[in-house]
Amino acid sequence: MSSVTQLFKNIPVNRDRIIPLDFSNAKTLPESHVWSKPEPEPEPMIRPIPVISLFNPEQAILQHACEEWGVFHITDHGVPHSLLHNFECQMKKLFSLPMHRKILAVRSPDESTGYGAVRISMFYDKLMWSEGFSVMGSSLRRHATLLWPDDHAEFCNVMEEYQKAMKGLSRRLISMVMDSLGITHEDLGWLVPEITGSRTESIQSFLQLNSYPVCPDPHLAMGLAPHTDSSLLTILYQGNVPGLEIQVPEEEGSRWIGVEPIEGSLVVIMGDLSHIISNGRFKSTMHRAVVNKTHHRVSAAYFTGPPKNLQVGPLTDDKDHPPIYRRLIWEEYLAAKATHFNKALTLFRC
Ligand SMILES: C=C1C[C@]23C[C@H]1CC[C@H]2[C@@]12CCC[C@@](C)(C(=O)O1)[C@H]2[C@@H]3C(=O)O
Ligand SMILES: O=C(O)CCC(=O)C(=O)O
Ligand SMILES: [Fe+2]
Repeated sequence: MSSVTQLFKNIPVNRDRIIPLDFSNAKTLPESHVWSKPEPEPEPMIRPIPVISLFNPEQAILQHACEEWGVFHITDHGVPHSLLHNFECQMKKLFSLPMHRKILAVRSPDESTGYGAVRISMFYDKLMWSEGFSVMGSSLRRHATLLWPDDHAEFCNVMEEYQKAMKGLSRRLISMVMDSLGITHEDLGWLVPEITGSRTESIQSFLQLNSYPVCPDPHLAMGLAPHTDSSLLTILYQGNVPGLEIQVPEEEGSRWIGVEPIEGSLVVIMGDLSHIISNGRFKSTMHRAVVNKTHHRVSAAYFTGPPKNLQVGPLTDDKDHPPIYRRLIWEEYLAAKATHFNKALTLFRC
């Protein structure tokens, strides 16, 4: 069992917060799902969210994207279009199942794999207009068998193929963004264990499938509440239905802007661990997902973190900028997040 799986055994979620509403029957928004949330504003043309081609990425542009935005699109990422298409079809196939079937694969309170509402639900009074399917470690086949006793092979194969593609891509991205900071591969030997031979453990990852059913009153509902990701970085597939929004600081307060889908691209979200490793230079941007009245939206977040039990911390030898965070292992950070949620980062400040 992975140490992250073990960790969630110790921090269970309340059972009544796991099973989502049966959205297929919801003709009106129940009081339990009514939020008051600041509305997004149109994105100004002068500051568009960066789009980075992985064909020939420029370090300075990448560094700017990580420092000023913490979120960017990637194109020419090498993940075949057909894989993304099949992956989206399998997600839709799963979430279109009737509730009584999805419930068969529900996540138990102390588990990290299976169907249910996202973990952060326990930090908010109101319920979100979404459902999820979490994939961690090897119990995918067991859960898929519960959903489709006779024909789960295709679902499992596509999920495995997608995760394999994401693993390669996230290594490449972590290495690129760290390069742009001037952090050398010697500091990051764990990223490429095959090459350095230094470690047998590899980066850890977690796949979260999200579904946002059509909503009778989208302005009053919340798809996924505001949060930062606890990862090093997250690769988000969001198909072509808009919904992702990021919070950008303004002179007075802040505002929400939409991350409009770009055909065939993926979105990279820098996580709290990159913020820590870069000693505060990279942003881990607050984001959320909103819902709409006409289109069922699916998205998938692939979170990556350092290998099991590996301590990481600010990589800085600059005397003018001493470390502002203490060293930690990913499991420790996830435990803090699962308990203190959006206050977790401040708990690790020196
Ligand atoms: C590897 C991860 C990343 C986790 C924790 C753990 C498993 C579940 C992930 C999410 C998925 C949904 C948003 C989030 C905020 C949540 O509640 O659960 C994520 C969280 C985090 O980034 O902290
Ligand atoms: O659905 C989205 O666009 C956002 C998903 C997300 O932020 C997450 O799963 O952590
Ligand atoms: Fe997220």
